[in-house]
Formats: sequence, C-alpha cells, structure tokens
Amino acid sequence: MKILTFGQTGQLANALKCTQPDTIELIQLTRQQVDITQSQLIYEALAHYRPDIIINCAAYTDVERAESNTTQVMQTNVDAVRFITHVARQLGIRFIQLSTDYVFNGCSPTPYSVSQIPSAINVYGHSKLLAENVILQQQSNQFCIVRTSWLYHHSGKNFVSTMLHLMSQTSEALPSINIVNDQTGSPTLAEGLAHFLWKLCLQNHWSPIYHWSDAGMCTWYEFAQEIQSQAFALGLISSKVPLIPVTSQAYHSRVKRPAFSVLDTKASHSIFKPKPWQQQLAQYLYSCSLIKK
Ligand SMILES: NC(=O)C1=CN([C@@H]2O[C@H](COP(=O)(O)OP(=O)(O)OC[C@H]3O[C@@H](n4cnc5c(N)ncnc54)[C@H](OP(=O)(O)O)[C@@H]3O)[C@@H](O)[C@H]2O)C=CC1
Ligand SMILES: Cc1cn([C@H]2C[C@H](O)[C@@H](COP(=O)(O)OP(=O)(O)O[C@H]3O[C@@H](C)C(=O)[C@@H](O)[C@H]3O)O2)c(=O)[nH]c1=O
Repeated sequence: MKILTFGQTGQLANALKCTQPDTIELIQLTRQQVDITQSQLIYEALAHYRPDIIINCAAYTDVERAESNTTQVMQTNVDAVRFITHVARQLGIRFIQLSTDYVFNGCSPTPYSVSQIPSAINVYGHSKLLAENVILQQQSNQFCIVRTSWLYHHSGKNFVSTMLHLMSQTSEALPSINIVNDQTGSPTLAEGLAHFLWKLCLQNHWSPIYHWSDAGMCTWYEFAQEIQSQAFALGLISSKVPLIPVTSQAYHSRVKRPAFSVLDTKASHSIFKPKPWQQQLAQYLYSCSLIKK
C-alpha cells in the first residue's frame, strides 16, 4: 500500500515515519517539494505518485499567530484541503484529513462525541472546521476526518517541549511559571496517533469522523505538574520551579481556547485502544532521557 503525506517536517509526519509498517510504502513531501497553497504542485505530485491514500499532515498550526494571519491560515487549512479533495476524487485516491479538538467551543460538560455539532472560537479552529465541511460534503466512505488533541512529538515545538525548556531555566531567570488551569483536554503522543492511522489505512470503508487522543483528561496546569514530576524523577530537570495555576483570563492570551475539549474516543477503540496519557508521557520522557545520556 502506498501512502503519501504532505508536511514532512511536522510532528505527526515524523511519528508516521518512525512507526511505518514494513508493508507500507511511505512518500513524504516537504513544503519545499509541495507547498500545498500551490494547487498545481498538489496535482502534479498526486498524479505522479498515485498513492492509495493521502494523509494530510500539513497545516497552519500556530494558534496565536493564526489570529492575525487569516489569509495564510485559510489558504493552508481550507483552500488546500479543498483542492486535495478535488484531485483525490478525480484520481480515485482515498484521503484522511487531520483535525482538532479546537473545532469545539468547549461548552460541553462531557467528552465530545463524533456526532456533536462543532462550533469553533478561534481562527485556527474555524479554519479546521471549514476543512472538515469540505470532506463531509463528499459523502464518501473513502474520505474521513481524524480529530486529535494536544499533540506532542520529539520533532516539534509543543507544550511538553516548551515546559521542559522553561523548567530548565535558573530560578533567577524564571522564579515561577503561570499555567492555565481552566482548560481541560487530552494530551496525545503522536506515535499513538500514528499507530491508529496505520490501522485505519487497513480499513476498506471509513466513517466520516474519528476521534483519537490518549486516554484520560487534565488541565494544562495538571499536564505541567505531571511533566515536572516525571521529568524530575528521570533527571531531565534538576529542580522544581513553582507552578502557579491561573485562569485563562489572567494568562492574557489573545486567543480564546475551549474550556473543555476532551474527545470521546470510544468509537475508535475497536480499531486501536489508547493508553493513559500519563503512561504515554512517561514513554516520551524516558526516550528524552536516553537521548540526553
Ligand atoms: N499540534 C497539535 O497539538 C494538534 C494538531 N492537530 C492537527 O494534526 C495535524 C498535524 O499536526 P502537527 O504534526 O502537530 O503539525 P506541525 O505544526 O508539527 O507540522 C505542520 C507541518 O505542515 C507543514 N506546512 C505548513 N504549511 C504548509 C504549506 N503551505 N505547504 C506544505 N506544508 C506546509 C509544515 O512545514 P514547515 O516545517 O515547512 O513549516 C509542517 O511540516 C494538523 O492537521 C493539525 O491541525 C490536531 C490537534 C492537535
Ligand atoms: C507556554 C505556556 C502556555 N500556557 C497555556 C496557554 C494555552 O492555554 C495552553 C497551551 O498553550 P500552547 O501554545 O502550548 O498550545 P496550543 O497552541 O493552544 O495547542 C493547540 O495546538 C493546536 C495546533 C491544536 O490543535 C490543539 O489541540 C492544541 O494542542 O497553555 C500557560 O498557561 N503557560 C505557559 O507558560
């Protein structure tokens, strides 16, 4: 089976590369090879490689900058997806589009099921939601959306890498870290998502939407506490800087983020069962400690 991904340098693309089964031929294209805002380049690549499945790992993912960069966000996250869909349909290629928990407004008291109606509250989430609608309009079991949340991988800049960096500063440079404690979600190790996607590729027909995250939930503050405690035990950090729980309002971000964006992943468990997020974090930090030695 031949799989093609756009966005070769990203977290998910790297995780797919690290977990690639022997039976899969994986073609990964960098932005230099195919800038997905250039529709002609998309067409030429797909016509040339003729993959069985496209997994679109490319996206504009800087949630803060997205607020003031709407044109580029829409071109990357929506227009490109529309064109990939068009060419995929024309060439008979199956297509998996990645999406996010940020398509939800965060007002639900319980985990979001795949049938719940999304409504985004920031530019990034809005763009990903528009892309979802492009896929859903196809009404084809050869196209699907995989929503995930709070993704991290060695290759990327993410909450875990940011926290490890901040927690390594001296107490003079950084006496404490303020962390938002009123946003709840599910951290997701990119390798786990990659395993899920490989299993999904083996299915002949897809549901319109899948949810995938590691099991369990936490606030960003609780996530930071767990990162700190595990990283300290492994010797990745030498001291414990005080972590201060704060509200979103006190954090002063220009972006509104959902207060609760936990995805209900139950329907995906028959394909692949997620592990608890704390266990996945332990695996990630343990491999960081091996790299450090
Ligand atoms: N990160 C997260 O927490 C979450 C991510 N997702 C979704 O999962 C998917 C993968 O995310 P993740 O791996 O974290 O993303 P990353 O930010 O790690 O990677 C994004 C990739 O997209 C590429 N890219 C951006 N613009 C273009 C373009 N115009 N043409 C070609 N390539 C481009 C980047 O290339 P370059 O290196 O050149 O910039 C990079 O390789 C995305 O759809 C994202 O929306 C969903 C939920 C959570
Ligand atoms: C660095 C930092 C962040 N925060 C807060 C801000 C925010 O509410 C939360 C997470 O901030 P980040 O900028 O790391 O995360 P953010 O870019 O919002 O992460 C999102 O990325 C996109 C791509 C997704 O699809 C989402 O699932 C989600 O993972 O933590 C603190 O409270 N203190 C800090 O020191």
